[in-house]
Amino acid sequence: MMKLIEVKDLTTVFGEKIVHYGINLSVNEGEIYGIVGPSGCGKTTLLREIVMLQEFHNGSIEVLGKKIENLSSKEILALKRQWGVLFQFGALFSSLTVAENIALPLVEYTSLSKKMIDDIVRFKIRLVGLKPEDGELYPSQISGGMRKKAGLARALALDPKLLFLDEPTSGLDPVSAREFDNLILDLRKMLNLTIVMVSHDLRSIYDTLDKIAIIDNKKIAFEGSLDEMDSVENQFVKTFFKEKL
Ligand SMILES: Nc1ncnc2c1ncn2[C@@H]1O[C@H](COP(=O)(O)OP(=O)(O)OP(=O)(O)O)[C@@H](O)[C@H]1O
Repeated sequence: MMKLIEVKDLTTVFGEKIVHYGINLSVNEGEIYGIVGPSGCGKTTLLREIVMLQEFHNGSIEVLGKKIENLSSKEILALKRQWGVLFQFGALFSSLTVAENIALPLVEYTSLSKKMIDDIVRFKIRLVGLKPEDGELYPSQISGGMRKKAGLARALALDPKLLFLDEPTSGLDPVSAREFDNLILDLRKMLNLTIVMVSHDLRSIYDTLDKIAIIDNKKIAFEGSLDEMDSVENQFVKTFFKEKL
């Protein structure tokens, strides 16, 4: 199995506070890989470090065969084109329509013609289950579930190999949340994606993840399949997964 992400001995410090101390994990091609743990354990920070939005203090992170610590700006750009990110708060630009938001990475990272970009945007809108006319609406005019789909369409704009999702179902009603889970599963199959997701949505964790990493007390308390987790002696795991769904 090919490793697409490998984090080794990662340490993260903010001022006096040590957030991660010797984190190791690896994500294989085709997996939906979840990062789970108590509030404040550093899940979002880890995701931000992997996508080069946050510096770390020690250790190394390899993504798609490249060590991200020592890349030229040209290599950074080439690497960033190969992943898409959906942040927790959607992060759509409110002054742009849904279609314009989805077009942004294409405008920024490619020299495709406007006609070509419009075609790709239309395709991505359909891919995530939005209607063609939704593209004309502004983020304030659509529901939370639609905003997540629009954010997802933007993350998929450049046909990434890797998709990063930060709590994709948070803030969604249960029906929209399950719809989003199914969308993720369908897209993984259709597009051969590898997906890394931060989540604390138990249903979503059970329904979508192949592998899970639990961060607790600055370290990886567990990495493996959900079945293997049953034998783990960890207080967070015991309380969080108390409800077997
Ligand atoms: N830029 C920063 N400067 C200082 N401290 C930070 C910064 N970013 C994160 N932290 C701290 O690092 C810790 C981990 O934060 P992070 O948001 O990664 O946690 P999390 O596991 O994603 O939490 P939650 O589940 O509540 O979203 C927190 O204590 C947070 O206050």
